[in-house]
Amino acid sequence: MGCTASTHTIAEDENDPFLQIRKANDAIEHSLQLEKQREKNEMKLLLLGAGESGKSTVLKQLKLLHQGGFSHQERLQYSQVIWADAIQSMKILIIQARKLGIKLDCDNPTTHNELFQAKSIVLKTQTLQMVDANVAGGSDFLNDYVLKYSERHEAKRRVQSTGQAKAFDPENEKQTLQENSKDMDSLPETDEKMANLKDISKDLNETGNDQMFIEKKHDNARKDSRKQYSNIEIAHSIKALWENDKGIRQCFHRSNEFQLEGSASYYFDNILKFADQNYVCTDEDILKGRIKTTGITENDFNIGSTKFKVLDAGGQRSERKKWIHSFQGITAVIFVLATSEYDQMLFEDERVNRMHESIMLFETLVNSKWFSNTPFILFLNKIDLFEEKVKKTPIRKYFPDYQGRIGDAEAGLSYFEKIFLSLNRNNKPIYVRRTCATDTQTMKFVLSAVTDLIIQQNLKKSGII
Ligand SMILES: Nc1nc2c(ncn2[C@@H]2O[C@H](COP(=O)(O)OP(=O)(O)OP(=O)(O)O)[C@@H](O)[C@H]2O)c(=O)[nH]1
Ligand SMILES: [Mg+2]
Repeated sequence: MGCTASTHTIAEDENDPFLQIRKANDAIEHSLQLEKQREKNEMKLLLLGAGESGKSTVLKQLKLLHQGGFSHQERLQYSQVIWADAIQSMKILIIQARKLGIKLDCDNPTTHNELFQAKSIVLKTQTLQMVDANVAGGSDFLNDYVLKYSERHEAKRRVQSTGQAKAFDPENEKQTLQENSKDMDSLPETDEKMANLKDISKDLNETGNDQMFIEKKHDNARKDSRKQYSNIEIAHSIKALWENDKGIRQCFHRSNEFQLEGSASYYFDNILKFADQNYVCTDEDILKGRIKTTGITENDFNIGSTKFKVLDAGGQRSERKKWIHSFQGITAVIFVLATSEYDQMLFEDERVNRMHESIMLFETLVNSKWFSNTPFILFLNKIDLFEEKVKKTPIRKYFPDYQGRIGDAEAGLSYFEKIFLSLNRNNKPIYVRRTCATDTQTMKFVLSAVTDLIIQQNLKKSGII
């Protein structure tokens, strides 16, 4: 007697608990299948590179092109962040001029009384009281602010990034702090705020309550009896120093010797609009503004009929520990290199050249087993700044084997491109594009070519074409 399939069907009892379980299982199985199918059709793009190379700016361009742009909230957030960065950047120029021995017109009240007053206003401004930290990003903004602008944190950043405490010379730092506080309130302001923030941070850790952080900050602001200047007074002071103080300009041209926001000149050029408390940032402002990425953000786009998931990773050393979590199932890696930073040092460790760091990073990634079958796209970014810089700063000073002419941007870019391509030990395909990530017009073409390329590559890989 053989087994034959019965054609007899039993009427399903809706109240049968086994039937309910089976239905639930089927539904789960079905949605898993759909998810798998969706993932198979989805392109996963990973943006990697050192800090400040321009990864998030590339992502912003994708948002402009394929997601209808920025929200009102983002525009308000950048207004606050840029206003704070603009004030701090001018303070940095004044302080660094002193460290570099550059004579400032604003130091001489007899010959330049107006600039002297302007300097005093900028240095006395308590930046955190001029912004709404809540709108600027809450505790993330405050933590980043402290990390960026406190000199004490310069040493901490290095220790965090290298694990080496020794290289930091506290005597040296003490001397620097003393010099800087000679005629200004600015550094004590930052340090005082840092102490405040530390206290507040403690509260925050205990309660995990952001609102309390901000409320306490406002409390402290009320207790502070020092004169606060209006936004317009501060903006006019920054404008005067930027436009009329020869020493400030000279110091700005040496900003590769210290840490200054890459878009500082844009902030100063437009300072009057950023001073308006109700100012809502334009697309261009947001592209020029900087908010450091912490962790990895995931962003979904529909490009034509293809779904893209773009992962934007924070590039500073402390952020890179998190990268490995996103290495699986990547369709293509876009490595962003800031070409203009061949004469600058890392924010995390001011003994390390930024280009050297990127070379080391690229070599590790391009030869990593995680990406043995993953195409790489190399963005030689910040070419606008590079073209300007090569005219004044010889590449050979930082890369002695460079043979090209001084001021020859094409030769310079080819030189760096060759170095990067030579690191590819597995002969995997690497596509190179020269980019200015802040320029929407050119990025439109670059990104469209890149997404097409990724789709084609993926089709080839899956044997469809
Ligand atoms: N002039 C110019 N500025 C650029 C370009 N690309 C990026 N920037 C600026 O460089 C700064 C840093 O850019 P981000 O996109 O935040 O850098 P990132 O790689 O995301 O940095 P992390 O999040 O720290 O890893 C911003 O102020 C940008 O406006 C460029 O091609 N030209
Ligand atoms: Mg970023």
